[in-house]
Amino acid sequence: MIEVKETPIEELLDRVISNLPSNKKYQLVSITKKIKEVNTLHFFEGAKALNKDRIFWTSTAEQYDVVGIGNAYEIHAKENRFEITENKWNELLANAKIFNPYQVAGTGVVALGGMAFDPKKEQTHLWEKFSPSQFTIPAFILTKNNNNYYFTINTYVTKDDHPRQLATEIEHQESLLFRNMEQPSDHLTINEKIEVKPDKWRETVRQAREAIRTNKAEKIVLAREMRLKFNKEANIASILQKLIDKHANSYIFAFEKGEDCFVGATPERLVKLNGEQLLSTCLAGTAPRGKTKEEDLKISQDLLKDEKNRQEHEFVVKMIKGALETYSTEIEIPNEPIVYPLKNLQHLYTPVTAILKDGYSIFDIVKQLHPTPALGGTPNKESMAFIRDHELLDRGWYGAPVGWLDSNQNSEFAVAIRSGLIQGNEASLFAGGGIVKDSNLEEEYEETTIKFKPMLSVLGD
Ligand SMILES: C=C(O[C@H]1C=CC=C(C(=O)O)[C@@H]1O)C(=O)O
Ligand SMILES: [Mg+2]
Repeated sequence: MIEVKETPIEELLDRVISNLPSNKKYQLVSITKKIKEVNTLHFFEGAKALNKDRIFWTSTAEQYDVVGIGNAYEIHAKENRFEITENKWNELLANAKIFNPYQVAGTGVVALGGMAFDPKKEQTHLWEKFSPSQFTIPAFILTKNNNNYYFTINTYVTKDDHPRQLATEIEHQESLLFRNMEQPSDHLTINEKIEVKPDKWRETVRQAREAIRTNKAEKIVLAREMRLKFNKEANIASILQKLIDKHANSYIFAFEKGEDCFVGATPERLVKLNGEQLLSTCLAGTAPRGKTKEEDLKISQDLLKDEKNRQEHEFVVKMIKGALETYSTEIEIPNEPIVYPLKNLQHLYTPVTAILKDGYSIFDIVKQLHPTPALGGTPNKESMAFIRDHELLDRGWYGAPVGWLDSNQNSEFAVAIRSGLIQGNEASLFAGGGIVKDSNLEEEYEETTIKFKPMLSVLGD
């Protein structure tokens, strides 16, 4: 293996500060070093000592975790959120001094964030800490990639900064971050569990089905909310640990904003970019898991043949294919879905691969893909208008893209389902289902009940 020589942080800061052009007030500096193995969740928990917002991301199918602490920079946007975020991101990269001898995905200047499902829907008090689109470039990033560990420091410097002083300050924060690395034991129990207006939800499903039967739309996804109260304040690291232990093939994430934290374990990849290699996923159509192997197999075979679920799925495949055609080549999509088994349920699944065309970015793809008919419906305009006018809840970041991107064109976004907003000793969970012309009200209700389980089962249920 090639040995990489790391330059001391003080020397790098000195280099940047003394070369800062006179017309430049400040400069983003990003320094990455390799570190020994650490438990990323213990680090996440220990980072509480800094009293800064934390972000956690892992893909349980791979050896890949990113933990972000605090913020060196934040990109907020509302109108034209994709264009504005992309412009600010490019501007940031063009002006950053990046010292990263490793160039491994998820190290260096990395932005992690998410957005509201529908920025046109009025934001309620529930999601007040979460903006319509927010990407954070954390001050400190711990990256685990293929069993290698990296630590990145992102900081702004000015001409007046003293390299030694700044380095000492950073080293002090670093020592605080790595000091208290223990996993708390947590005995959370649910004291109160309220399904928010289940009968009104059924009625909205009936109205959506009616709209579909009278050709106003073909598919409309409707979600509902469950409100919980716990015996004490929930510990996010402990929730994440349980989600990781239970959910293979999922993205486990947490975005903390003060007292509130959006947490989830979603199986749904929106898009992964590895250079120009693009991966996406069509995931829609649902059945429960069986209690025995035989029952499970029977359910999955029935799911594959079930016309209603196949229709739900087909809308997603068609849309993703169409959306990718402008931006990529060599699109490959199997003709038939397979069954994707999860802990609590199984889905119809079709993988998509393609090559991103030159001149396009992750922002073009996410903008084009969100919302897929797995979360919005078909056609997009009509289904979104129906959801905006009839759905009883503020989805906030539920059902929307969450993920990360780095300065080397690596990035991954998932669709934030199987998720909840934790607020101290309370929480709101969200679950939805695709309504089509043959939907049955009770079956859709049952389907959403199972979709609450991944979160409920780690919160004390
Ligand atoms: C909207 C959700 O799931 C979507 C993803 C997979 C299967 C779905 C379904 O079969 O209805 C939904 O479209 C949710 O989990 O809240
Ligand atoms: Mg469904």
